[in-house]
Amino acid sequence: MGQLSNNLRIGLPSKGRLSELSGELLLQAGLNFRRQNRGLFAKVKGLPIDLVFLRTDDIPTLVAEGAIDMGFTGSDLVEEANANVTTRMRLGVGRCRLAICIPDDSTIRSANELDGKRIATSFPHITKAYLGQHNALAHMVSLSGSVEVMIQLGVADAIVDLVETGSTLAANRLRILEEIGSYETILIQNDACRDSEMADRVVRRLEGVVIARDYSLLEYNIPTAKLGEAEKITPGFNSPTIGTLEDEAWRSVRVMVRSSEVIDVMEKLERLGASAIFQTTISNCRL
Ligand SMILES: Nc1ncnc2c1ncn2[C@@H]1O[C@H](COP(=O)(O)OP(=O)(O)OP(=O)(O)O)[C@@H](O)[C@H]1O
Ligand SMILES: O=P(O)(O)OC[C@H]1O[C@H](OP(=O)(O)OP(=O)(O)O)[C@H](O)[C@@H]1O
Ligand SMILES: [Mg+2]
Repeated sequence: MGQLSNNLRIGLPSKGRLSELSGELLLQAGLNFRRQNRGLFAKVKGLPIDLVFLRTDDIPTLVAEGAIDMGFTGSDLVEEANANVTTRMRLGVGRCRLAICIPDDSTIRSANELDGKRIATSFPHITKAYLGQHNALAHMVSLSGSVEVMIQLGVADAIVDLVETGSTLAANRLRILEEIGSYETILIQNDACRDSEMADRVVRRLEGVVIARDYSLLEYNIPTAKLGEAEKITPGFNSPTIGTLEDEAWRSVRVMVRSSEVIDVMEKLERLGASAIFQTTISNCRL
C-alpha cells in the first residue's frame, strides 16, 4: 500500500449515479482533488484527507470496519448491510423507495400472500425482515441488477427493487404492491474516526453547500407598517435581517427562502405591498 497515511479517509463511489454527485459536492465544498484515470485513490489538496474510490455497496461495510472513516452511500445499502455506522448528513439527493413489485395483471393483493413464493432482489435482508413482519417466508433470489426482468425470465414471482420515477416498472409491465422504505444518499461515519475534528470540518463544509442548494436569498423593500405580516411570509432560517431606508415609511429585508417556494413567496409579498423583490442564488453558506 504505502500510499495511505493516517489522514482522514473518505470513501466515494467509484462509478454509478452517486459517483459524480458526491465528487461534485466535495469540490463545491472546497475539497479539491484530482482523480487519475481509473485511479482508486486521491489526496485532497491542502488538507489531511485521503479519498478512496470504492463500490457504493461496499462503503457501509468498509466504514463499519474502520477501513475508511467516512463515506458517501445510499441509506438503503446501509440498512441492507446492517452496518454499524453513524449517519452524519442527508445529502438531499438520490431519493428513492424500495418496493415489492408484481406483474400488472397479478392477483396478489398483499405481502402475506408472498409466503412460499420466489422473490428476486438485491435487498434480501430488508425483504426477509419485512416479509417476516407480515408472516410470510419467501425464497430469495439474490441478484445485483436488472431485477425487473426476473419475473419474465421465470426465476421469480415478485421482485423487490428501488423505484424512483416508476418508468422501469412501467417498461416491464410491473406495479407496486407495497412500499417497504424510503431512502436517499447519505454521508456515514465510523465513531472511532482517525480525525474527528477534520470529519466535523468536512460535515460543516458539506452542510454549507447542501443548504445553499435548497435555499435562495430574497431581498425586498416593504412598508414599515407591513413588516410584521411580511416576516410571517418569510420567517427565514434563523430570522430575517431588517434594514432601514432613507424613507422611514419603508424597511429593507434580506432573508433565506426555500428555492422551491420563492415564486409563491414573491407573489405573496407583492400582494402585501413589497417592491424591488430580488432572488439571489447562494452557492455556499455558514449559518
Ligand atoms: N433510480 C434511482 N433513483 C434515485 N436513486 C437511486 C436510484 N437507483 C438507485 N438509487 C440510489 O443510488 C444508490 C446506488 O445505486 P446503484 O448501486 O444501483 O448504483 P448505480 O449508480 O445504479 O450503478 P450500477 O450500474 O452499479 O447499478 C442506491 O443504493 C440508491 O440509494
Ligand atoms: O423508477 P425508475 O426511475 O425507473 O428507477 C428505478 C431503477 O433505477 C435503478 O436501476 P439502475 O438504473 O441503477 O440500473 P441497474 O439495475 O443496472 O442497477 C433501480 O434498480 C431501478 O431499476
Ligand atoms: Mg443501479
